[in-house]
Amino acid sequence: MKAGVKGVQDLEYEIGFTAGKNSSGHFQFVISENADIKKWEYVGLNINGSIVIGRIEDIVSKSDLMDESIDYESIKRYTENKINDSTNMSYVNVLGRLENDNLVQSREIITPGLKVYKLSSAILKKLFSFPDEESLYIGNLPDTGVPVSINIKGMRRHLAILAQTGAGKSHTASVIMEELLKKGASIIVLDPHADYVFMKKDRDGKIYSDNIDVFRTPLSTGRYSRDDIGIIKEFTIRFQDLTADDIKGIMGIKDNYTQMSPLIDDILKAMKGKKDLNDFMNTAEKLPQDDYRKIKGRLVFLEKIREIFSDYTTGIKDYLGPGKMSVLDLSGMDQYLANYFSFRILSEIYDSKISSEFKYPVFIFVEEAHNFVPPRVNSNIAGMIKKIAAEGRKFGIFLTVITQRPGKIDADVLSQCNSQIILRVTNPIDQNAILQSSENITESLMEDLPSLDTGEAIIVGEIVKMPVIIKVRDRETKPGGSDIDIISLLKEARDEVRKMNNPDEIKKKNKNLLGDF
Ligand SMILES: Nc1ncnc2c1ncn2[C@@H]1O[C@H](COP(=O)(O)OP(=O)(O)OP(=O)(O)O)[C@@H](O)[C@H]1O
Repeated sequence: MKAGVKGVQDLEYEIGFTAGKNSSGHFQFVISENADIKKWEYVGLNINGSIVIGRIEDIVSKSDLMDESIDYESIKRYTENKINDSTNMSYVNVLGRLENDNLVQSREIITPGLKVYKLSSAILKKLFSFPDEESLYIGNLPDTGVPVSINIKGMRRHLAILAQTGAGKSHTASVIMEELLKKGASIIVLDPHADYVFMKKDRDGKIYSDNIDVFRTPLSTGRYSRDDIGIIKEFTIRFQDLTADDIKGIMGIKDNYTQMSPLIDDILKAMKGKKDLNDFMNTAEKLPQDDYRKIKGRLVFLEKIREIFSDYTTGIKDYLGPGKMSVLDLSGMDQYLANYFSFRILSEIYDSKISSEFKYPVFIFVEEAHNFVPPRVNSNIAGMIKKIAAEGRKFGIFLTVITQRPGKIDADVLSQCNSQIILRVTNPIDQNAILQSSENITESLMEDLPSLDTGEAIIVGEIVKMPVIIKVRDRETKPGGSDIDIISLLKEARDEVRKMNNPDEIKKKNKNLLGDF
């Protein structure tokens, strides 16, 4: 059944009539009996030729005959005699008025008795797509399957991917990385849990892209072995290339450590010519006893991490290039060493962008961002992330922060992210932090957060024309970082115990121990 009204190509068929008290921002309508419509779907009104679009926030079914006060016998009788006076009311949030396939603010008066239409897939497709060059296809509307893209231009003002653990953050980030790669983006990923180390391969284990490199420092214990991941590049540093600040950063000596900091300067001053780690250690030993004692613990630490020093410093030319994605696998590293390496990379990138040495846009993904930039912490890496959040877009550095603890990340960084992709969140403290972080997020959107399935996401902000709930598409690349398969590992453990207790096995073991004695 077609609408038979102006804009017929946009409005599919009638599903009810507006009723009661409505404003230009919200309306309610009585759903017709046969309408096939669900929460989160999109509806339209034709008001004097203007198409006003809204999203169903809630559907309530009510009955006067069978209200809360009814007794069991009565409801049984009504039901058996098929007496049913129930009405389904739908509550809609107005998203805007349609103008040239875009939404503009709607100020139309919504009177009772207006016909409400289901929006056609054709108009939904237009509303959730962008010109090809700007468009990153990341998922589909859950019920209609209409493809949904985000706009790469919206990423200029940074993006936050927020959700509780296991809701699909890394999956979503990987999908965005895949799409960005197709567009020739330069991508850097700080990856503390090795969630992205398999992206070089596709889901069948074949090479997905030659433009993805995984870097690991000799100190990363790594969540996966080198054999699992394939080619890994070493991220190393030549001691001679380090500045005094670098050395202090690696040793965890902050500017305000006034006892220790000048001692490093003294050692470097006393070192003549040669500047390798051995030379540094030997010179340190020649400090007056009292001074030496002050930094001894840090020197022991430096000795322990000796492996990161080699005769080559991994630099920006190794990890930054047009259309290239570099994943820094930080798994198994101390947080402050992870901070140091991350800071090194981000500051090199920042410098090369402000000097216009590297002209292409750089997209930086920070996983577990709450560990790098917690509130009220002034570490080098926190400072650098804040700087990129505040000024990066002017120089073409675009940030995506990913966290399961939105309440534990610097609020300024979060509020600089003008777009959010939010997956399931049930913790009220985190929900509240999300609500505070952006004006794009309304209380009614927040209500949906706990009920989202894995991989379902709310997208708001500059990357979309209007807020949308999607099912994130399948990945093209091989996933990493999925949960341990507890059931099959327990089965394996039981098999092992059974084998150990098997009399034949015990006999065999004893025979091996005792020989033919
Ligand atoms: N859109 C999706 N479609 C299919 N599977 C998905 C989707 N999103 C997530 N998953 C699956 O759900 C599981 C958890 O996803 P993911 O690792 O991305 O969650 P996470 O929020 O990053 O978790 P963590 O905080 O533990 O890293 C994975 O097995 C992943 O493959």
